[in-house]
Amino acid sequence: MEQNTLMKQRELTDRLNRYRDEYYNQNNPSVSDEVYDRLFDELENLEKETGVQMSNSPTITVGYPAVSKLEKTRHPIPLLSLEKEKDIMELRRFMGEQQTMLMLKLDGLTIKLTYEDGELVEAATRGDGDVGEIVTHNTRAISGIPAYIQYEGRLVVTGEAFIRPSDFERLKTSLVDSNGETYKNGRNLAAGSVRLQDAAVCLERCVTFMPFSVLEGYDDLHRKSDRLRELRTLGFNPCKYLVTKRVLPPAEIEDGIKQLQQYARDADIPIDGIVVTYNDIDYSKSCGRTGHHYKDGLAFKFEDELFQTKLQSIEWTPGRTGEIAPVAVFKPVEIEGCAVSRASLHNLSFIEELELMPGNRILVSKRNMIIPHVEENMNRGGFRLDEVFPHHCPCCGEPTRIHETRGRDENGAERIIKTLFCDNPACETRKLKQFVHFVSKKAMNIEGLSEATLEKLIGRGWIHSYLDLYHLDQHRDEIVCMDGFGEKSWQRLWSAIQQSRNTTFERYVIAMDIPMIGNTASGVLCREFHASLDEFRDAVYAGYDFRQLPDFGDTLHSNIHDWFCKEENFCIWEELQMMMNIQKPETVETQTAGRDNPYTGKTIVVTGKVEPYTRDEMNSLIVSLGATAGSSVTRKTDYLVCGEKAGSKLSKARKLGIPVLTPEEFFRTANVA
Ligand SMILES: NC(=O)c1ccc[n+]([C@@H]2O[C@H](COP(=O)([O-])OP(=O)(O)OC[C@H]3O[C@@H](n4cnc5c(N)ncnc54)[C@H](O)[C@@H]3O)[C@@H](O)[C@H]2O)c1
Ligand SMILES: [Zn+2]
Repeated sequence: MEQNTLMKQRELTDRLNRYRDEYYNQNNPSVSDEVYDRLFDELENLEKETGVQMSNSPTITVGYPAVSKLEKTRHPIPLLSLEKEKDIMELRRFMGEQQTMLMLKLDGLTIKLTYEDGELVEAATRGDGDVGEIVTHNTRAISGIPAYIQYEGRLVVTGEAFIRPSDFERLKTSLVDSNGETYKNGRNLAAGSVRLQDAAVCLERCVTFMPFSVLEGYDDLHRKSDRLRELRTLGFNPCKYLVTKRVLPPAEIEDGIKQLQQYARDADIPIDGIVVTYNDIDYSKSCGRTGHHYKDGLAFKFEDELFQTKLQSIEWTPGRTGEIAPVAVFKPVEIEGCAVSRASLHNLSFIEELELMPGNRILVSKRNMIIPHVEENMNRGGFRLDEVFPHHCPCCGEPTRIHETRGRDENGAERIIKTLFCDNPACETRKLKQFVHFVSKKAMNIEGLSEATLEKLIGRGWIHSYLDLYHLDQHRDEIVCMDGFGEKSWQRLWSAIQQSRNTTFERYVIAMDIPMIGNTASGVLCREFHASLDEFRDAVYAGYDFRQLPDFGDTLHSNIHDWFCKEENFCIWEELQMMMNIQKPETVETQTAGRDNPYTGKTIVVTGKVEPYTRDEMNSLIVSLGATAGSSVTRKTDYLVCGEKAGSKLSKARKLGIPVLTPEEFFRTANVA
């Protein structure tokens, strides 16, 4: 047990050190600060438990040794970090009877400026607290650093170099780091900018310096706030602070913190907390230090957005492509007033990277305040991917398969992504999801046909293929008697199904679910093949090279050909079309819509040849008049337009007494030249 804990502790130390290197040297962290801080706390607890501390532990060292080409300098007085606190009562306890300063905790890179007899002789970063990098060459590119001051002798000032939030918003879209990646936050950009070799480039980054402490100088002043105030007379713009005049109750401390937060927002200053520090310098010195921080101050970090909970299980559900999506099911946590208990785990690679197994303690966040996201696993170790995913489809029981594709992670780096698949085309859940897609808004748009209803209809054995949807009236009587259904619901459903028959090239192609063909691709195909499904199909069989179309690559090209190669796909493509009126794109509509015509709201059926129009074109013309294009003559038909070689539709219309128009009559009365 002890051995295990020690091993975990060593692993955690190494991991945190890797994160520190990414953060301090590469300015490109792979985890959020909240995750880092949680792991840091975890390590601190382990160290307490085992009584062991590694010499490179982040709990007893500061920053990280710098590996840049910049020249190094030693700090005679070490520049340390701050202890973190989130509990206001602890803050109250820390402040005690002492006079304290509440200051903005500026979120940037710490810089130390050394002046000798009024001249700036060195600017250095904090580095690992003992050795920093010399960045004097960049000081003229940073606003707020005087080169000459009215001060005799030695003055050493520490402060933060940062980028204002409004500047970061502007810069973040146009700038990339040395790996070609965009900056995640202003702190990383500020740190990257201050440590640049070239001051001209640094200048474009709008970095600002604000002092927060006088390290050497003003020996006659015994309060930190007095020394800081004096810096104003030298040309500095010191960090904003409040000084406590008496012992404050927690509520008033909170007020002070809120006031400072508001100030930072108004003044466009990036902060990641509030610093609380004793104002009396002698008392501060008497507090001592650890390897990590001085004990005269605390960093009050704002409530973080991570929630710790326990992963109970991973749910696996096949989607319509056969990909089986993993979902984390965890003990509910309350995030912004909602109980959250599920989060997508995306794919096998995501699970593998977090080494996730049921029973692990995990950290969950809500990214962009909406989507729950598993950020970290606090119980790594002993992970075996093989033991985590189902080897048989949880729905149909067929063997699953791991599929590997090249993709990009959230940092834009290329890597292999593993996903789990069920290849059984008859897999029930998969089939259900295909129907859900088919009836969805961007496909056939059958309003009100929910997943739950589809599930019932499939379960009763009434729909096997898309075509069956259009013959659902065969089961009308049974459907009306179904739980939660009735005559009205049936009427609504059936009319939505009928409505969906007036559709477009794009919708039809999307409904067919050719992998990766969505709105954009189907739009391109529509233009290329003049909104004609037949022209598109003929092109496929003539071996058309889809790679010549904008944004169509090898994958899309072969997806289309592979899809049409399958007999069952081709059958549905042809058969379903007979049920549809494919409307022409908007252009026809805008030409004719709005003109006076007697056909608005009527149902018109066309039969026979109407030169020079195809049936599709006639139907879209009818739709553009505000009428419905019917496919067969019924009592509801208002007009039959009868071209050459008319067949049974004409005789049926005569029998029902429906007005029959010649194409010429129709065009004239519809005001179409
Ligand atoms: N995401 C990651 O991978 C990763 C890795 C390492 C560190 N970090 C982040 O960095 C933090 C550790 O960095 P740190 O050691 O610089 O600590 P810190 O940034 O949390 O706080 C200490 C520093 O704050 C600065 N500071 C700003 N305003 C100040 C003020 N008014 N008075 C005094 N000091 C002020 C000082 O430079 C001080 O050294 C972690 O808590 C974590 O949030 C993140
Ligand atoms: Zn299956």
